[in-house]
Amino acid sequence: MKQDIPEDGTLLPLMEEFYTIQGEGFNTGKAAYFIRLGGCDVGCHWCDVKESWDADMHPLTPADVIVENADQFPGKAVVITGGEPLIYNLDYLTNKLKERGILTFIETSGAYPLSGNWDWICLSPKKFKAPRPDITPFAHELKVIVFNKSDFKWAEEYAAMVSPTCKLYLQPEWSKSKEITPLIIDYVMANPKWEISLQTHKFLNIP
Ligand SMILES: C[S@@+](CC[C@H](N)C(=O)[O-])C[C@H]1O[C@@H](n2cnc3c(N)ncnc32)[C@H](O)[C@@H]1O
Ligand SMILES: Nc1nc2[nH]cc(C(=O)O)c2c(=O)[nH]1
Ligand code: SF4
Ligand SMILES: [Mg+2]
Repeated sequence: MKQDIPEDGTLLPLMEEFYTIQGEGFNTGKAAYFIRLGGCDVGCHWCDVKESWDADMHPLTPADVIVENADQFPGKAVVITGGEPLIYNLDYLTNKLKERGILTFIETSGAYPLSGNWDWICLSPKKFKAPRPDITPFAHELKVIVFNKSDFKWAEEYAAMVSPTCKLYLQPEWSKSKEITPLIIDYVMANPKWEISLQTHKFLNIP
């Protein structure tokens, strides 16, 4: 049966929550509490959390409980990810986190309307369901996953749409990284506005 999810963001389908180290992008190396919300229809064939896609598989959880859980840890930063977290209205959750002085970071494909109060927005655009153009000026970080050579062109299209201060990352798709990482290395050396991002948590064997 389909869960009735209230539109005010007070109940959210929570797949998992864990305290770890941000493995990717600009905030790599920083302790953070990860909140993984279920539900995504973007359909990346290489997605590394396909178990997140069906929102009905994940229990509706009060946002207040999630905030309380996040506040138990010394690293006062959360990464809200998924699934696609922007399917939900994240105003309530992020305002409650910020009331407690917790920094709010999001990992999003940008395919749904931007909601929430964010300290850091990582936009990772997908060809399978492109971002809404209105999110691009708000991205602090653009992180493009490179699965094949055509993704460099896709990355440049988005680099032209984000703000001039937005950090630019190319991240190898995990299953192809042996083949793709050398191409990213060459690309970054030739186009140094880009940096390479690796999924360091997978090398560290941490969540
Ligand atoms: C699982 S997604 C969830 C958040 C959101 N749906 C998104 O795609 O940005 C979290 C991050 O992992 C990246 N990612 C997912 N699968 C990957 C893979 N196989 N290799 C490298 N990065 C991957 C995504 O691009 C995104 O930046
Ligand atoms: N350590 C760690 N860092 C991450 N950065 C983005 C992740 C995600 O799945 O959104 C992720 C994740 O799953 N684990
Ligand atoms: S948008 Fe994110 S969660 Fe959804 S399929 Fe793609 S990588 Fe996975
Ligand atoms: Mg991940």
